[in-house]
Amino acid sequence: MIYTVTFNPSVDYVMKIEALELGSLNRTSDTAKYAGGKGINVSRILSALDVPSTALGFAGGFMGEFIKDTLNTQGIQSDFIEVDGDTRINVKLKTGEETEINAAGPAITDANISRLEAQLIDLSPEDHVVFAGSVPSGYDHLYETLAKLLHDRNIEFTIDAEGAKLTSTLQYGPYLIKPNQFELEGITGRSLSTTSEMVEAARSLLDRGAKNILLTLGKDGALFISRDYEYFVPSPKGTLKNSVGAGDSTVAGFISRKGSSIREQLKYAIACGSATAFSDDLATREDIEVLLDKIEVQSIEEVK
Ligand SMILES: Nc1ncnc2c1ncn2[C@@H]1O[C@H](COP(=O)(O)OP(=O)(O)OP(=O)(O)O)[C@@H](O)[C@H]1O
Ligand SMILES: O=P(O)(O)OC[C@@]1(O)O[C@H](CO)[C@@H](O)[C@@H]1O
Repeated sequence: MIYTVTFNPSVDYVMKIEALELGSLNRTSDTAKYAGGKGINVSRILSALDVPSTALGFAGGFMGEFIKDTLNTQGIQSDFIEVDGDTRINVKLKTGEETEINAAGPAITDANISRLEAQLIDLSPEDHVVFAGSVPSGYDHLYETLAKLLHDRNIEFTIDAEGAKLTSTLQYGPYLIKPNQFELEGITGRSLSTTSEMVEAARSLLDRGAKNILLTLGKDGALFISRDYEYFVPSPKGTLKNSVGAGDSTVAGFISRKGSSIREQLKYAIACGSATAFSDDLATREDIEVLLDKIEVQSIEEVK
């Protein structure tokens, strides 16, 4: 079973406004609300691909209930730990360009964390855990602690997080990490403009312990780096409607075909990411299937 862990879920409130004027009263032309947060998005795309998963994490208040109910309605299993505060609302403004306002989210406690640890301790080496997104204030070390817990039990995990939250887990050999270019620049402290600079920077994370690196490059596609393979996958062309969750969809696509060839995993990764980019919400199975045949995995250098 795949488990996704969203430490800080959100209700994503999408507001379309034709011409936003700061300092004035603005009225929306359309609104929508979604159960959000990076791990939850991964679970939603896995579900679209008929791959079961269980969404874990912390949820509280009426927003937490909304998330649990929505996932339940969509047939996605969840087992969230109840926290005292209200799960956050993240505002996604669509005004021609996209502006995101992400709230801090409710506090969590040591007791909440012990309950999550107890859930993870029960997993077995056949399971896979995806940790994704921000962590409530004061608990940045959670990524490292939980990565060690899984590593000690031979359970593979994927990390989609920024900065030290990501780098602190490298020593425990994450199966997959998915930085974007900006995040990789932050981690390596280098500005990366050419493919070879990006490949070299990604390889330095292999040396630190990551097993597979998917460096996503938005409309330009993604680079994949492992000990055995290096690939470039261009994104298919289409009209960008929504970049929220595109990265999460890429992670879901890759994990959904774990056990197949890397080329197959990459086709699904990019098809899912781009299908979400071309949709108002996360992609549906049909959106993804339309793109699958259009994805061409190109070798940078095939080591084996
Ligand atoms: N404009 C676009 N056209 C086609 N595909 C896109 C576009 N933007 C994103 N994608 C797809 O989504 C994938 C992930 O995008 P990106 O690199 O922006 O991830 P990210 O920075 O993690 O995104 P986010 O945080 O917004 O979810 C890309 O590899 C690509 O497949
Ligand atoms: O604040 P975080 O945890 O970094 O990101 C949260 C978030 O922006 O990520 C998802 C898209 O990737 C959204 O569903 C959600 O609102």
